[in-house]
Amino acid sequence: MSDMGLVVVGAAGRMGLALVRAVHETAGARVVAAIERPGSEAIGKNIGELAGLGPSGVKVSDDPLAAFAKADGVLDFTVPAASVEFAGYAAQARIVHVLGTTGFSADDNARIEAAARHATIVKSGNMSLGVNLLAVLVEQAARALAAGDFDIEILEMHHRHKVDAPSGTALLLGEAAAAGRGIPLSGNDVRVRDGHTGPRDTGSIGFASLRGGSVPGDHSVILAGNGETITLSHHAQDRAIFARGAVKAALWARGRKPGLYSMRDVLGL
Ligand SMILES: NC(=O)C1=CN([C@@H]2O[C@H](COP(=O)(O)OP(=O)(O)OC[C@H]3O[C@@H](n4cnc5c(N)ncnc54)[C@H](OP(=O)(O)O)[C@@H]3O)[C@@H](O)[C@H]2O)C=CC1
Ligand SMILES: O=C(O)C1=N[C@H](C(=O)O)C[C@H](O)C1
Repeated sequence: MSDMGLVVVGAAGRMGLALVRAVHETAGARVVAAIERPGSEAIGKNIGELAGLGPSGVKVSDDPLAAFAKADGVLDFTVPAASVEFAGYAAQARIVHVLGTTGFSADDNARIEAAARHATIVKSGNMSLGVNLLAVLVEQAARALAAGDFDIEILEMHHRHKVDAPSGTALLLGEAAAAGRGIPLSGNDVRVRDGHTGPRDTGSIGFASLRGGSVPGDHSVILAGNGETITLSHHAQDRAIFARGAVKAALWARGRKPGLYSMRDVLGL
């Protein structure tokens, strides 16, 4: 089979450049286009040089439709509005869309689900092996420890540039905890505490978000009981872990029927 031709959208961003480097180190995949938004100062620049790999044959463009028409898949870590649009383009082109962007609204998610009728979409708030394994462990722990005995709190810290909270990963871990408890996360989540909050609601799942410095992503799920606390944690040291996961997802999705898949599907967890 020929190499999988991938478009990197948001190519000059923090994850975009990590994705270009991850594709470069992966056999069976190559970057065929690099897209940034119209007006970006990256337009026209060589993506290999921007990524520190030396000159490649691909210059950054602002024309996603032309790029998708010649590609087998898209790697997308951008912003919600752009990702929803890209999901529609991927559906038109009937290609793979690996979607790592976070911070979607319910309406955005409905539009992505609609696009997945024609595109093969792998969507996850975290593409690393470690976090997806952590989610399995969190689900098991939440199932084993009764809501009346152990309270679940999720703490995340990210770099100062991050714009959404709680992080996509924190929400993914919250969904895993809720699944373990056999409840929906929606309606049982507590995202903010301020002032006279009253005592904690039994069975609720709390979130706390910290922002600062250059932290690529730290997550802890704390199960707090009477007299003992269990903490399950993941610390990302390098964005390369997310980028490698995304490229793995693209190769896994190639040739699969359209639908909305998760990293747990990709990793067989
Ligand atoms: N699922 C996962 O494993 C991970 C997910 N993420 C998520 O990925 C997203 C991006 O993170 P990060 O790389 O740090 O952010 P950056 O801001 O560094 O990168 C986003 C890039 O997308 C570009 N962009 C915005 N709109 C468009 C558009 N319409 N067309 C093309 N490009 C566009 C931005 O350009 P400009 O700056 O000019 O607006 C920027 O270059 C976030 O939602 C983050 O939470 C991050 C890491 C891992
Ligand atoms: O914005 C980031 O940087 C990250 N975003 C994802 C999230 O929202 O969980 C994944 C990772 O933690 C880095």
